[in-house]
Amino acid sequence: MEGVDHLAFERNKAQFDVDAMKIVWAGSSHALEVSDRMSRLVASDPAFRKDNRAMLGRKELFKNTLRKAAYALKRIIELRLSEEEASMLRSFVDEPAFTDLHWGMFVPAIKGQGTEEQLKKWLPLAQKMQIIGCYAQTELGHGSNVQGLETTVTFDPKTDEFVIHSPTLTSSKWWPGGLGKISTHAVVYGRLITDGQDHGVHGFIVQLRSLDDHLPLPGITVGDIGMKFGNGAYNTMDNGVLRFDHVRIPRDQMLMRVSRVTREGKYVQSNVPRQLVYGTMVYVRQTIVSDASTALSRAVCIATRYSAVRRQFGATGGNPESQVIDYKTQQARLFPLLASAYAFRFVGEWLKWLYTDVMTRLQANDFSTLPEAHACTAGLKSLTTSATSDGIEECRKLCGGHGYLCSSGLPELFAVYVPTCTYEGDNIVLLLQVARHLMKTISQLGSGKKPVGTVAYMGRVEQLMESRSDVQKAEDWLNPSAVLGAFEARAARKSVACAKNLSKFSNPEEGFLELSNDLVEAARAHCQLIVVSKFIDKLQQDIPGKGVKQLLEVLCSIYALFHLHKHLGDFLSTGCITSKQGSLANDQLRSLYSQVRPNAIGLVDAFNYTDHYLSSILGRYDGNVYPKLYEEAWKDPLNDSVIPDGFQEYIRPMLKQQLRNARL
Ligand SMILES: CCCCC/C=C\C/C=C\C/C=C\C/C=C\C/C=C\C=C\C(=O)SCCNC(=O)CCNC(=O)[C@H](O)C(C)(C)COP(=O)(O)OP(=O)(O)OC[C@H]1O[C@@H](n2cnc3c(N)ncnc32)[C@H](O)[C@@H]1OP(=O)(O)O
Ligand SMILES: Cc1cc2nc3c(=O)[nH]c(=O)nc-3n(C[C@H](O)[C@H](O)[C@H](O)COP(=O)(O)OP(=O)(O)OC[C@H]3O[C@@H](n4cnc5c(N)ncnc54)[C@H](O)[C@@H]3O)c2cc1C
Repeated sequence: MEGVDHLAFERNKAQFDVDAMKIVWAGSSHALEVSDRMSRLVASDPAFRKDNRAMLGRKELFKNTLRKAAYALKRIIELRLSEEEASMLRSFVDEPAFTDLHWGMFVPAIKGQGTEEQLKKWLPLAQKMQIIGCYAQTELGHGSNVQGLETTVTFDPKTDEFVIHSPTLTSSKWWPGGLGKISTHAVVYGRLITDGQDHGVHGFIVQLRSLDDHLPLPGITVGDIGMKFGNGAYNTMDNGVLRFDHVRIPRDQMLMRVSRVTREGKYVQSNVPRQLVYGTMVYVRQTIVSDASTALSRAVCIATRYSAVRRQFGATGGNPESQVIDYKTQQARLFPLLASAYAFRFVGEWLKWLYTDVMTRLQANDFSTLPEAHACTAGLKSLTTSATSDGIEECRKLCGGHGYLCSSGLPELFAVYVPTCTYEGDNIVLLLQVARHLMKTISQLGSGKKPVGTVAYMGRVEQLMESRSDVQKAEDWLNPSAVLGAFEARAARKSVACAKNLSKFSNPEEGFLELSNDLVEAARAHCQLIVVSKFIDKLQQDIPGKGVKQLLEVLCSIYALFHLHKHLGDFLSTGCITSKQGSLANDQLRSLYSQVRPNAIGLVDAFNYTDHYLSSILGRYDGNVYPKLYEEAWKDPLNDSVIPDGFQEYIRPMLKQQLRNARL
């Protein structure tokens, strides 16, 4: 029935102030107001339609993305939107595009690695989109191993230029988004060579295409790398290949904040650490953590609403069948994902704060917190994107057969999302970076260096090696200190065990390779501790609204106890808790799921997503699923004609032949 809210009876069950929760989710009343206005602006404009993406061929799909990107910029200018509003509008357009890389990596790379002069020259051009840029780091032969990049950038003192060259096939730039067909410029990473000496990888601004006719400049070969996973999905992006044949650029196009080359060809390092060349990745990894909560909450919103609509089995005495959301197994799969979406939101908020703090310190030449920022962004990017990718797929299964339809919105969300486990650093490679940070922290404990930030708990390592959980009954697990104690002890013990095993190797690098699986597990335990502790910290804030804080406490306990249950082997084998305490945690989880149940629809309504943004029939706000699914099926191009193309050509003769054979 059109206009009827089929989920109204569920909405009436909510025991908390959903509008107040919307503010908590958005971050502030101001952020909620802006995101609400921008999402409605996009949803109400037919130019931003996206329900036909899975049906379009690559060329049409791509052209459509270009149209939307140009139209979005036109609207941003016409409506005089602020930077914040413009960025929200682009995110609600919800289609991977070259603009993501322009705004998300090209501009930040210049901002982070350019000198004042370079900022003055390049930023206005980029900000007004008079040039379009991408981030060209990865090559066919090397992505994770950045130091292994092969592109050479050789200084020619005669002409005061750099000569960029791709000496091998494997040195071809491969993957950069926006590069394939659209970017006019790129920040290119290559090995800097002056006077025959290799100074390692540095960034350079390189013009790729003419601003007049968009043709590649001399010496440049550039194109798209081809179709990627899923229909529609990330194929709106022109990930590209790029080769240089002795291309010349002026010396002042080397990004020179970290180091520079003088007119005489002398290589000079500034007082800024070399690692700042990797700074753009730190920035993007931080944004990816917030985006994880957005992607996971979308999937959870769809699965929760549909689980309340869908009924199977259990009809008794003329009553309807049971809503699948009432099955305990459905709750035990769905509610931890709901809790994770909120957990990632808050850890994302904190990470943004950490990043801003590091940037402020860098301005004042304080580089002390850079390793912490690198470890946190790398680890949390890895943890949240892996959990979100798995979570989206779990939500598809939670929706049964209909979840597999493109109109559920889940297949496209999954296909667009899964590469986050790979781009901006493969998730295992990033956890190994965290492990290095942990091992370094432990090795410095003896020297009296006090660990700070997220590794501060290592300062209490002796106590954590001995501690025993004092949980005696299920409700004791609601106590944040009981949860923190167990997570800290587990993380510390796993790291210490790795450090002890590492010390048995005469060659530490060999030991690191041999023990890498254990190191990855230790890093994961550390990152889960960060998520749990930042959720607990969030609950120390003043959170207004009837029942809001109480429900967040429930979600925080679910996040922690679900992971304690999932990794029970860890907690038991490290001796942090007993098996009795483990089973009490499980008892408490069941009770927490029951507390979420009446509030489930309210908790996903608090994400404040429009139907346009969700792009899912199963996740419709009004729950009117079946008529709309039925209606949608008839829109498929296969149903344009009763008899499909190909039937007369292939199947009719085959049928006839088979009939003739049968008669013989
Ligand atoms: C239809 C539905 C739509 C739905 C949409 C939904 C969701 C969309 C979701 C998200 C979108 C969000 C954003 C999108 C934007 C962009 C994404 C698209 C494009 C992606 C782009 C890319 O992938 S760019 C390429 C990224 N590449 C990598 O990440 C490479 C990974 N490798 C590395 O980072 C490094 O090489 C390394 C760290 C693994 C190893 O480096 P190496 O130099 O060999 O290191 P060492 O181990 O020797 O370390 C040296 C010291 O440096 C320290 N260090 C390393 N990295 C950093 C760093 N980044 N910052 C600071 N310090 C660093 C390291 O710790 C060592 O220090 P010590 O010597 O002190 O120990
Ligand atoms: C959709 C998409 C968009 C992208 N956009 C861009 C872009 O805009 N710009 C850009 O420059 N790049 C981009 N990339 C490239 C991306 O950053 C790299 O693919 C990524 O960093 C992974 O590197 P790789 O491909 O070399 O993987 P590999 O390192 O080859 O990984 C292969 C396997 O080896 C394992 N492995 C590798 N090293 C180790 C190790 N030391 N220890 C243990 N295991 C290891 C990995 O875990 C993985 O299982 C994009 C990639 C994708 C998929």
